[in-house]
Amino acid sequence: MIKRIYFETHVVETKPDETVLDAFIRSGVSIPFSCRGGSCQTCAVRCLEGNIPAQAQLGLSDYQKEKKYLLTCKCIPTSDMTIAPLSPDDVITDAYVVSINANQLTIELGRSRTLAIGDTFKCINGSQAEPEAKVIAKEGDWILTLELYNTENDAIWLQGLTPEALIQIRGPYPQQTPVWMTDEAPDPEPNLAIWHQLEDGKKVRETLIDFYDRVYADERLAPFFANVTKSRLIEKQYSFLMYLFTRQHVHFGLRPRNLHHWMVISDDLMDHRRQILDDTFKTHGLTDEQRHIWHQYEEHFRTDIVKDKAWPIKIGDEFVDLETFDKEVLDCATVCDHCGEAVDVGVEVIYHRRTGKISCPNCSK
Ligand code: HEM
Repeated sequence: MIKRIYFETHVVETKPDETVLDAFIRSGVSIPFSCRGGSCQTCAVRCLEGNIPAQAQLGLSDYQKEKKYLLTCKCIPTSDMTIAPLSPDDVITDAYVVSINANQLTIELGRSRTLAIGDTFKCINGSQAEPEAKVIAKEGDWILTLELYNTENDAIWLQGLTPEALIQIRGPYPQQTPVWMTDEAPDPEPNLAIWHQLEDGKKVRETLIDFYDRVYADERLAPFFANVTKSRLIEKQYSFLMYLFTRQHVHFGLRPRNLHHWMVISDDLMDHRRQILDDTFKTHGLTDEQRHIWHQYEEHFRTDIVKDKAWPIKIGDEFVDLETFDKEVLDCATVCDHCGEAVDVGVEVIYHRRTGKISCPNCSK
C-alpha cells in the first residue's frame, strides 16, 4: 500500500515495499545516509506520528527506541508517518576509552561514523556532568582523540574513567556559529488552498482559542505565559499563521527567534506542545492533510525556538543580551518589584534589562 511520509516541508509517497530512504532518494529529498544496510545509523530520524515497523528499529538502543528513532533505510512504512531529523542531542554513540592523557581522551567508537576534526561533542558516562569536547585527531572512522575544554570539573570527570570503560558521545555539534548568530531560514511556502479549506481562517481562530485554553491550563507550558494576555496572544498567533498560509503581511510582531529568545524550551517541551496542538486539531475535525501542513509550519521554527539557555536578541545587525542586569539611580520614587517596599529618589537600584523589574538594595544583595 502507498503511504505518505511527512518530513519537514516534504510529502513523499512510498511505493509498495519501498523503504523511506529509497522513496526520499527517488523524490530528491535530501537526508544524510551511508551504509543503507542498517548499521551506520546515519539515516536515523525521529518519528513524530505513525507506526514504527519493528524492522526499522533493529540494532537501536532502548534509549533510542524510547525516543522513537528509526532507520529510514530499514523502514517500509505500515501507516502514514511524520518524521523529523534528529537534533545533535539525540545522536548518541557508544565508545570505549582507549587512553587518557591530561585533558585528552582517545576513544574507539562502537560503530563507524564519518566525523571531522573540529566537530564538538558532549561526553556521557552516566553522571550528570556532560563535558564538552572537540575532535583533535582521528584514525579512520573508528578512533577519535577528543580534547576536553579542561575546566576543573572536566578533570574530575576524566579521573573517573579507566581504559576500556564504556562511555557515550552526544553529537556532533558541527555548527561553529551558534544558531542565534546565523541567518534565519526563509519562510516556508504559503498554502492558500488549506487556508480556504479552514474557512478562510475562521477555523484557525477557533482552533487557536481552544489550543491556548489548553496551554494556559497545562502545568509545563503555563509558566511561560504568566504575564501574557491570552486574547492578544491568539490574535498575534493568528496573524502570524495567516501570513504563513497566505503571505499577506498582516503580522507586525517579532520573528519567532527574537520573540522566544529568553525561553528555555527543550525538544521534549516542543513535542509536548505539538501533542496538545494535535489533540486540538482532532477536536476541531481538521483533516490529516490540514494537520500536517499546519504542523509543518510550526516545525519550521523548531531550531529558532529550542535552546538550553537564553539567546541574545538581534536588532538590525547587532546582538543584544537582554538577560542581564543594569544599575540605575532612581530619578523618581518607586516600589521594589520583589519585596514591594518603597524606594526613594536617588537610590541606586538594579533592573533586569528584558523585564524592566527593579530590585531595591535589600533585594539585590
Ligand atoms: C514549547 C514551545 C513554545 C512556547 C513555550 C512558546 C511560548 C510563547 C510565549 C510565552 C509567547 C508570548 C510572548 C509575549 O507576548 O511576550 C509566544 C508567542 C508567540 N509564539 Fe510561541 N511558544 C512556543 C512555540 C512556538 C512555535 C512552535 C511557534 C511557531 C511559529 C510559535 C509562535 C509564536 C508566535 C507567532 C507568537 C506571537 C508573536 C507576537 O507576539 O507577535 N511559538 N510563544
